Amino acid sequence: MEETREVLLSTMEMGEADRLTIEAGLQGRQLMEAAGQSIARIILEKLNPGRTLVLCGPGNNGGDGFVVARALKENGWPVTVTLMGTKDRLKGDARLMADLWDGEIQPLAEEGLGDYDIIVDGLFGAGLDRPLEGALLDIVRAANDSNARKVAIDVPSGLSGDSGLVLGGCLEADLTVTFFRRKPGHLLYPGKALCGDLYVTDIGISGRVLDEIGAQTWLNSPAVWGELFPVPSPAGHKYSRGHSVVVSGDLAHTGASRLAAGAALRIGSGLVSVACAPEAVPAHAAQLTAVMIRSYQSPEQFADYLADHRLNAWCIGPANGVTNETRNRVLAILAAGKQAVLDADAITVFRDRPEELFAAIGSDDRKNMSREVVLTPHAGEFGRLFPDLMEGTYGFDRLKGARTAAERSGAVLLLKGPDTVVVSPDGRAVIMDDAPADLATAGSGDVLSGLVTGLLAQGMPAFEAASAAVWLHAEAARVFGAGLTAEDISPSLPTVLEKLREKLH
Ligand SMILES: NC(=O)C1=CN([C@@H]2O[C@H](COP(=O)(O)OP(=O)(O)OC[C@H]3O[C@@H](n4cnc5c(N)ncnc54)[C@H](OP(=O)(O)O)[C@@H]3O)[C@@H](O)[C@H]2O)[C@@H](O)CC1
Ligand SMILES: [K+]
Repeated sequence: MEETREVLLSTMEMGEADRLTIEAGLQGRQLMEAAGQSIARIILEKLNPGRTLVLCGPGNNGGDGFVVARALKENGWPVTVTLMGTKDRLKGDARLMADLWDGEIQPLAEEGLGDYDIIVDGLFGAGLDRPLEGALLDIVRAANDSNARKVAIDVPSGLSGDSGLVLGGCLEADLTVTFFRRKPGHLLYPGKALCGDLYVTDIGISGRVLDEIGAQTWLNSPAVWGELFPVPSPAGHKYSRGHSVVVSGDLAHTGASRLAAGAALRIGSGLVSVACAPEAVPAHAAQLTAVMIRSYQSPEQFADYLADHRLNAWCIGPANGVTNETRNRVLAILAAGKQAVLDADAITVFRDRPEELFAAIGSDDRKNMSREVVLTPHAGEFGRLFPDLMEGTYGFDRLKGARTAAERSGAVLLLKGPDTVVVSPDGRAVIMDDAPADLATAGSGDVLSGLVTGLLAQGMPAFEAASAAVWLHAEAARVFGAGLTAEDISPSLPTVLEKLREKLH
């Protein structure tokens, strides 16, 4: 596949890219000049000329601001520069760029912020290390209240490029220009919404530095998992494409398992069964055709199913009930060494004893684990297993939280949301960008669990299976468009799969 994975760089990794580039011979000021010029180019291209205010902070983000100011002025724009602190306190390249600015430098102030058509935010970028407070916060709020078009350098000031969280307050940009590669905070909410339109520019850092940096976070796309995506082989048969089992809820709660089972079948699992109590059989029988029904009365009968090695991927949780029975079934599935997707009630049922679940997954003995487990919580369910990971100073850091949770539990963590994150216990992570908001609908999560299960059944490794499922789920919703219900997702998949196959070959 010619498409390469899009790496997302943490603030530290970006600093490393900067350092390696300078080590290789480019000067820091050349990088800063390129950064500032690239922003000015985008402003000239996207915005109408107008009265422009550049807010410069005390670090290199401010240095970029001075370059933007100079470049716009050279293009005949009326530019005012304000600086936090005094010029003599600026250091290194930022000082150099401030010296190259031949106009007046005014002190940073709230007054007059409403008088401009464009505000360029060069207050803080990667160096933000504490919340915006006091007069600074007032200035950012006044900028937000103004009618000016706001352009953020690297990240809107107040936003963490690592987490997408706001530290105290944040500029609400119409347009953000970042350098070399996107950062997780550009994709994670609320960061994504605060960036406005995002542009990534080339400032002379070579892609080769990425090998050395060894970043572990990518945009979720087929470039990450396409090579492992199962494509039916002409010599194959349904038995070689795995057998998924979805555990059903009781008679009044059977729909979720059918949604999951239908998705597992659609994504290519050779066989799919719904496992249910005898009372639920008629409800399923009335609606299922290609999906089989397996009824069980007792834990022993359930254990008999688990003993069948052909039933290789299990999904449990959707509408299963927060009961001891659910808990025991989860433990039985894990003890049987099955590939497993644990969703909804299968997660909640361990809220008072998460350690029991992690031990059953095999968190202590990962090297000897012959199978993989995927947990698919939304934020609320995540908080039931990992309450401590939700309590960051600035809110729930989804990427960091999911990384720690995957490491702690030994499972692949698929943390659902508008910016769904998938993390492997070994630290690899993908972030989904631009999933249609229509997916926030009843049953949509059940379909997602079914997709992961169907891919596991076909032998796809869990991190890649979960990532692929999230991507396909979003693309199917995009294909269907407005008015989406969970029932529409699987029927929309063939178009997406067809395009994916063309791409993969
Ligand atoms: N990496 C690259 O390849 C390239 C990077 N480039 C650019 O450099 C930027 C990073 O620059 P940077 O490291 O100098 O940090 P930056 O964001 O300017 O802020 C640091 C200053 O802010 C201060 N400060 C922090 N938080 C604060 C708060 N809440 N309230 C008040 N003050 C606060 C902090 O103060 P201190 O902690 O020292 O008291 C320090 O003085 C990056 O975003 C990009 O634009 C490009 O030029 C080219 C290539
Ligand atoms: K900024």
